[in-house]
Amino acid sequence: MCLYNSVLRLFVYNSVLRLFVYVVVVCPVLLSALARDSSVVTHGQEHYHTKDPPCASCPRLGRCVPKVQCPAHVRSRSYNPACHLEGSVGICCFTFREHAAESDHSARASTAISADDVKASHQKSRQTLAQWMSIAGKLLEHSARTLVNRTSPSYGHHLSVVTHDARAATLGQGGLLNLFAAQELKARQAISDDELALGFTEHTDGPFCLPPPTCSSPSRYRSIGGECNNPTHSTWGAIHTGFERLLPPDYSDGTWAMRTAKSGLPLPSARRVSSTLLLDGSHPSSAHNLMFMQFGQFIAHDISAGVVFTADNGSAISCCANDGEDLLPSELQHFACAPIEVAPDDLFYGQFQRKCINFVRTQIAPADDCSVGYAKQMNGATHYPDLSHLYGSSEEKLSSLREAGGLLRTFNDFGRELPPLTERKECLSMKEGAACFESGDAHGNQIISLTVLHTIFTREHNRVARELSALNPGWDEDTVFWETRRILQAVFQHIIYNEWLPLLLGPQIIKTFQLLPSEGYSSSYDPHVNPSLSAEFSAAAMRFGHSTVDGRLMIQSPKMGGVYESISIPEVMFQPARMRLRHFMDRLLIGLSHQAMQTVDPFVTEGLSRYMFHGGNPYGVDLAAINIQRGRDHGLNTYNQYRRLVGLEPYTEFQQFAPSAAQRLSSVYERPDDIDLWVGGLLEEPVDHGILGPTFANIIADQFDRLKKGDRFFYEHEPGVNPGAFTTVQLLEIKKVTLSRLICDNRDGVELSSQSPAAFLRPDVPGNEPVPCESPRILSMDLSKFKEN
Ligand code: HEM
Ligand SMILES: [Ca+2]
Repeated sequence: MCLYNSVLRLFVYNSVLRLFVYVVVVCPVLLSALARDSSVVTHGQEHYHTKDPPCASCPRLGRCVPKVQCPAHVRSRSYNPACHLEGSVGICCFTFREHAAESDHSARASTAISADDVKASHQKSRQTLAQWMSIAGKLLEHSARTLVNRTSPSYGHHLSVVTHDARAATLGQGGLLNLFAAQELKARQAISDDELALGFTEHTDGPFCLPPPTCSSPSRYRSIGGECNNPTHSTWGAIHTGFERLLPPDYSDGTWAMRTAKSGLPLPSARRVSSTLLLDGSHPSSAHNLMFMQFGQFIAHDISAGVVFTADNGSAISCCANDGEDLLPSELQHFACAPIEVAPDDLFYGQFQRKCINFVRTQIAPADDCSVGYAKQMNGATHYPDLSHLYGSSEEKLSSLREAGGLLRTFNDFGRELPPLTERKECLSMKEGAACFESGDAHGNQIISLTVLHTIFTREHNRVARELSALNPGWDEDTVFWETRRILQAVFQHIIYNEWLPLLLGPQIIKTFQLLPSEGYSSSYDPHVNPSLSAEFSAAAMRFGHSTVDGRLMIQSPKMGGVYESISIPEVMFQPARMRLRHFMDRLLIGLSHQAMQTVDPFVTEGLSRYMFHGGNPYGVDLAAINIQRGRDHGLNTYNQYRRLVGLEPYTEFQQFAPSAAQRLSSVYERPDDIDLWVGGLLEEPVDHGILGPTFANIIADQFDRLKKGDRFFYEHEPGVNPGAFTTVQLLEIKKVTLSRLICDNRDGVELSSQSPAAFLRPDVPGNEPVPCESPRILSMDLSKFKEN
């Protein structure tokens, strides 16, 4: 009894002391938080367990942020009390978007690397690059075996990703040089694994250093390549810079080698994962239409385009023998090869005796401060949503797309404005009548429904430019062009933040990350925020869209009384010749509005996972396998690590997944800790009133938050910070625009005369019945507000 009393007293004493420390030290402003018991907070289907009730505000220097924005919290010794955040629970963060605290940084500075080690690493790095390049150059002597044949399905893949140009190639070699230097420093034990992983190498200059761009006086217009957006970090978000990371990478050598299973054994082949887990199956969304999917790809192409290694002459590297009959022998494989192995008993490819799917790794971007470190992959697009895929990301490309009068060049097809025709080299079909179209990014022909959006935006540019020109007769053609571009970029951003993201992420996440447009100007610009895409966003989360694609496009004709044509999607990949048929574009637009999007789940149409880019072949390439392999190529961490990052419990047993997935997962992966991010993300149930599960939703919300806060030219940012700010009156006009207005104003008008007000919802959603294009329910912007006084 006595013992019992003293234990009880000790317990009470400890609890009081803990509460005292907590209230006074950890969580100084507790206010109403204690009144509510929030020790378990429900979020969608999941539970966050926090030991203590959330603070109403954070201790000194701490900021309350969503967990995904404070990677330090997943480190074991990290101290991050929970806090209230816009109706949800965040954490007090002291490192903010950094993996390591200030104290860690200063500890690192005291163990500087010796000049001898640095010198030796530079020397070794140059030797290694010369060797690699020489071997790669020799492969061209066997070009019949080492380059991809134009008739192979892999050629369509090459057309989708390649952005070969001289600048990217030079920078890519610079990226390799600095990577080799990091590898050498690691081998000499001049830097530890931890230092590498946490990015403590920033004061270690590598052998390659690119002079920073010169940013002249503040321009009213965004630069073409995205440079100089942030005057202090002039390359942030620019073309050919690296994808950043939310978590340290998982490379098996800590620098670039693709990850292995936790046991040290090889991971299951990406094709095996795809063919076991990502089956075909139709699950139409009850509300969203295919336009939602299509606009998602249009956004993705603006901001994300991994630059894949090419042969010295710019051709596509082949890592497979005889178009996939086998792997190429290792002596003929380029250093960037990571072919996907296909088992002989593969249910699909086995029929055609295919044992290999071509896969070439993404180039490495040198860091902007010349530092060495683990590999970061190169983005061939400007990271900002700035319509770089419409206007191009270089001066040369832009001038090839421009026309007199501030217009974009078009092809006048019997009175219909289409994007300019290209040489047929961008087409998979070489048939008579084949036509492919120019775009700013060279893959606007990837699927015909994407070409339609390129056409709408090209026409909108010319529509606005003509009107601005008439309103402002004193403007020269350059002013007309740049002003029009500025307006279109704003309109595009508005549609993303006002219409697309809220449906994707659901109301709670939109609120937590404050992603909705403001009433007037936004004062959210933060010069410390790096807007660059995260590898996790680009190589996994944003690829959720591949699950939303339907294997067929339904071409609808009201005049012909319903579905007029049903097209299997591989037939219209890099084959957009139907765009030249007078009725086609209107009918496809009606189809995209009426046809259901597929839900986000572990189902992917065979049009992408078996027949993509098949051309004349009975088989194509598997996009699901490619996504998984790309995640490993980019060093993405495992799914469980990102669950931790966003505040969810990791899975310890396969049985914790839904029964349908558990068995399949355990038949391919050794343990839950091996699951690839893209696969795990697709298996999650969507958040409330959203389309995605919580892991992808958080990664995407973080990205669009940074694309807003870290973009000085964001359309809503106020004149104090934004050199291209609109007047309040103009901003009001821009905020009237919806995708439905763009469709109505730029349709052919042959068959499309009415449109649902909410362009991403099906017309059978109550309140979204089509209205005539002239209806005031589809607001227009009044361009007279852009007349200069
Ligand atoms: C409509 C049919 C589509 C096709 C045929 C297609 C095809 C492809 C291909 C071939 C790649 C390159 C894969 C690689 O090598 O890593 C890719 C990448 C990607 N796709 Fe799709 N895709 C489609 C739709 C979508 C949609 C709807 C979205 C998003 C909502 C999307 C988002 C992405 C993203 C973010 C990437 C990575 C881009 C990069 O950084 O390289 N795609 N897609
Ligand atoms: Ca861009």
